[in-house]
Amino acid sequence: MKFQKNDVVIIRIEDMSQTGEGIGKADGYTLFVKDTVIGDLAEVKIVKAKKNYGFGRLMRIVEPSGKRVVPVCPIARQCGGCQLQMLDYGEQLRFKEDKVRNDLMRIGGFEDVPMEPIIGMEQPFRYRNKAQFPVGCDREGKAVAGFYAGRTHTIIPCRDCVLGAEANGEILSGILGWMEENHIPAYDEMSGEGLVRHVLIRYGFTTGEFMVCLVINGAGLPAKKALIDKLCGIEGMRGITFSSNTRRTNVIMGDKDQKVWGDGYITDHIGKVKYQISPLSFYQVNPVQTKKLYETALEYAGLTGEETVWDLYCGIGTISLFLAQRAKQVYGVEIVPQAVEDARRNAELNGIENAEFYVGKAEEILPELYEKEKVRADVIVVDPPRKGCEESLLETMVQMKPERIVYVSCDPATLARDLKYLCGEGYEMVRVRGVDQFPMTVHVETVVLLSHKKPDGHINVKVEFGEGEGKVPLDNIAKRAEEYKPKERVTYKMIKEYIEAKYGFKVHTAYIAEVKRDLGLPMYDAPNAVEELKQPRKHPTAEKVEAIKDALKHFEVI
Ligand SMILES: C[S@@+](CC[C@H](N)C(=O)[O-])C[C@H]1O[C@@H](n2cnc3c(N)ncnc32)[C@H](O)[C@@H]1O
Repeated sequence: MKFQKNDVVIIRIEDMSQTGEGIGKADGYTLFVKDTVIGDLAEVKIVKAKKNYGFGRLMRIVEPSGKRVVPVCPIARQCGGCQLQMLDYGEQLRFKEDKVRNDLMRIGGFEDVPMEPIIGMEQPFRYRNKAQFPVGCDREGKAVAGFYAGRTHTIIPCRDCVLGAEANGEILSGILGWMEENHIPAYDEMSGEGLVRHVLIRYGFTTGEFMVCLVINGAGLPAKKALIDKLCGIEGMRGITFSSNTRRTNVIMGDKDQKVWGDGYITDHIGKVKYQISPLSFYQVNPVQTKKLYETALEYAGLTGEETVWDLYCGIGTISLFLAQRAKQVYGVEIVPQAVEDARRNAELNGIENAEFYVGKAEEILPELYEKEKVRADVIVVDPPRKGCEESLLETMVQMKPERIVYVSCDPATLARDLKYLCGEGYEMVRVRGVDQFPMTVHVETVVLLSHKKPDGHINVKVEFGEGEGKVPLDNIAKRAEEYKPKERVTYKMIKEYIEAKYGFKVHTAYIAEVKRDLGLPMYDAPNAVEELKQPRKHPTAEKVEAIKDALKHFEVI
């Protein structure tokens, strides 16, 4: 190894990693350096030296890149939230477009990516309608709220993030004042003691409404009246709730929220549609860009008013209701019951009668409905969380053969993985467009249109069957047909049915996936890598493992 920890080198940054670190070389040795951008000449101290590459800390910019700008936020470097604030916004958009294209080529195996220009923002600050501030204590024991320093749980006090609403500062000051005056302790992650863990603020851009939810390490909230007095006078304040979370975990919110004052929701509009949003429901964080994202999805869906559309992972029904304006019937599926309640209420609020919602896992609901009721779709829209779609869901989507699939994704890597599967099963990638939902960060939203492949055309061939010259013998045809018969695709459903019939018990999809992975079989997803798992997933018993292996042998997978 040429370099060691604490060595100081001067390097030119030549590239950027997907997570936003600058990449440069010192005498052929690759270094990743946070807070640098392509073109910088930087003095760097090596903080971690591996055999073939290392990580450096930026000590000084020797010569700034033409792509570098001065960050608007004074704590941009310490805070882990904005990885790209020192990169010119036009360059940020180029970085994101490249990220999508690279993942589709590298992970998805696509040679040509039909990319359309990314949709950026005119004003890329103050765009967030949701803020989550961790609460803790400073060295003097005083309660502070702010952001975690990059990759740590150390709170950097900050009441005004330049990505969020300006009034967030006033709300936080009110809450910290209420804590001090009423001797309410902040939560301490190390000891697991103290009460206030997080403050969640939601803002409706089109209505000016605010809602606050305190996440607490306890069952009840003390000094409620004093809290209401502090906050209810703030312009636009519509409601205060609290959510109890006594688990020692990184999951922020508890399972439900309880009303302290006002409404349990705020209202916002996207285009012509009005939405009521409660604290625990998913709602896109950038409403200006969300409108553009949904318009792109709507355009890609190519609706004429005659289509049956499924919107999987529908949240509070935002995309569903947008699509319902141009479809015959829309069905939404969402795992969070409260979000589905919001979706149903939102449909009613807008007088939309052609949208219906199901609560549950998309990968369970759709296969079940397809199997039992033979539900159909002209268009399927999916907008999954970062981990993408489960294989069992993609399988059902392929079986349903919709004309078009619109895939909305917040993670280009899992998007590429899922598209690889769908395009291997009769779909073709027709349009791809990035939408910058998260300026100043490395994240990007992507919309993709897949179309069901049709034969390019047909030719007429005259054939005479039978014996004799120029005729095709019939038994030859049967033989050839047998040879060319495509091998049946072995689905999770087939494996489950085989096991239930032979062994009399059911096996979970995740168990089959686990056994497949253990056997080194090709896996394009990891059903047990669920980000939001509240409890560790159990493993299959030895008996179930054997049954799954038996089924895989039966279907000649192994
Ligand atoms: C990226 S959000 C999209 C929400 C909505 N389409 C929107 O634009 O607001 C993903 C949603 O999927 C839900 N979800 C997560 N896992 C799910 C699953 N297995 N089945 C159904 N919904 C799920 C989450 O609760 C969340 O509402």
